[in-house]
Amino acid sequence: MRTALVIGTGLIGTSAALALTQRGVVVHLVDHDPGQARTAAALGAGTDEAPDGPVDLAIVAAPPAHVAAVLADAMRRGAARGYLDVASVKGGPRRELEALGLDDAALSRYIGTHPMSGREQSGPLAASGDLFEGRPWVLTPTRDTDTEVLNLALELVSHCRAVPVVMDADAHDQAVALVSHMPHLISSMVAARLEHAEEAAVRLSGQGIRDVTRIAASDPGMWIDILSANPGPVADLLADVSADLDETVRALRALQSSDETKRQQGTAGVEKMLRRGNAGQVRVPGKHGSAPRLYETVAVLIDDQPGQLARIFADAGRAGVNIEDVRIEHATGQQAGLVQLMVEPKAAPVLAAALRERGWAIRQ
Ligand SMILES: NC(=O)c1ccc[n+]([C@@H]2O[C@H](COP(=O)([O-])OP(=O)(O)OC[C@H]3O[C@@H](n4cnc5c(N)ncnc54)[C@H](O)[C@@H]3O)[C@@H](O)[C@H]2O)c1
Ligand SMILES: O=C(O)C(=O)C[C@]1(C(=O)O)C=C[C@@H](O)C=C1
Repeated sequence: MRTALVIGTGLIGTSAALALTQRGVVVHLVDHDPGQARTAAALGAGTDEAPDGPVDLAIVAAPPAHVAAVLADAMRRGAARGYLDVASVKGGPRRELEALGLDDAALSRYIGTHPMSGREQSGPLAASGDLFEGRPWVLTPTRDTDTEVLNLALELVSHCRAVPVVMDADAHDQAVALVSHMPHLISSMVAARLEHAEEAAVRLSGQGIRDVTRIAASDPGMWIDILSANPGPVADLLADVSADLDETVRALRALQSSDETKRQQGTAGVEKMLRRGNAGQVRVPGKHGSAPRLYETVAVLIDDQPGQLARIFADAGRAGVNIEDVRIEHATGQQAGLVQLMVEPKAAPVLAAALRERGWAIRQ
């Protein structure tokens, strides 16, 4: 691929454009708000000048409700050799495109795709060229998709260092209802409990609530589009969650009882829920979409000063330990933080001992 046209230069469009530009592809940027395309160009994602002929690949990264119309317009203009979109739902855009009356030859030049990576922030300023690295990128070719178009899509995924996953569009929508759309609503519901909560309570927020509510900060307009295109599967899953909620409320009420037998039933009910949660959580893939791995955490207390993290990483490196993942927790109102280093289980005691020897305070 030598040239690309990104239509919709927000978070996802600009991130893809940055990755392509970094790999030497000439990228043209266009947005219905020209200021967004100018910003993306200023960030080094390409040029906001129009191409002087058809490009190799047009990438539509507009909100889901606009995808089909934007694609149809680009196809009718003959803007590219191949066309794809990156919307979070796949069945709807394809059906809308078909309903817009494009012929089979035009439809064979299109492939629906979805990178399984994003952020709770929108717009080009939130973009980054490595957003998709190691993440699944779903491709939904049909029997009629032109091989050249599939190859262009695979080239894009490879330039973005993502992992291609081929799926049927409707199977994709069922899957993302489970791993993205339902969790998004649950996150919003947990965060909504904080809206009118006492400030004294909210101030105590630790890492747990931050992890559970991060995505609740996302743009509601975008998510209304996404959920409107996948309401059935998401409603079915929420109904299942609602049954679990009812059961857990009953178990907790039993725990309030003065009757010992009821309390034991309550404990069993709560424990069952927590253990089911453990069993589901270990199935979440680790980084680079690999099979899930269990890491052990070594927690280190640090002063909130520049250079502390770099020192820890250097000390871990000297001890010959590879850090697989890292999380940082800052304690409210204190000049201290807790760094959680995730490592292979057998490396955890080695790392803890090496860091202790170098004067770090290790916490359990
Ligand atoms: N945000 C995520 O985490 C995420 C992840 C994967 C895929 N997606 C999908 O990527 C697409 C873009 O999402 P985003 O997060 O980058 O949103 P965004 O709000 O950051 O960017 C969308 C851009 O599209 C532009 N736009 C709107 N209508 C347009 C039109 N008719 N023509 C041209 N441009 C138009 C907007 O001005 C904006 O700049 C959506 O389809 C979304 O479902 C989002
Ligand atoms: O990590 C986030 O902030 C996201 O919202 C990313 C996320 C997801 O649910 O995983 C959200 C929607 C997209 O369609 C794909 C990715």
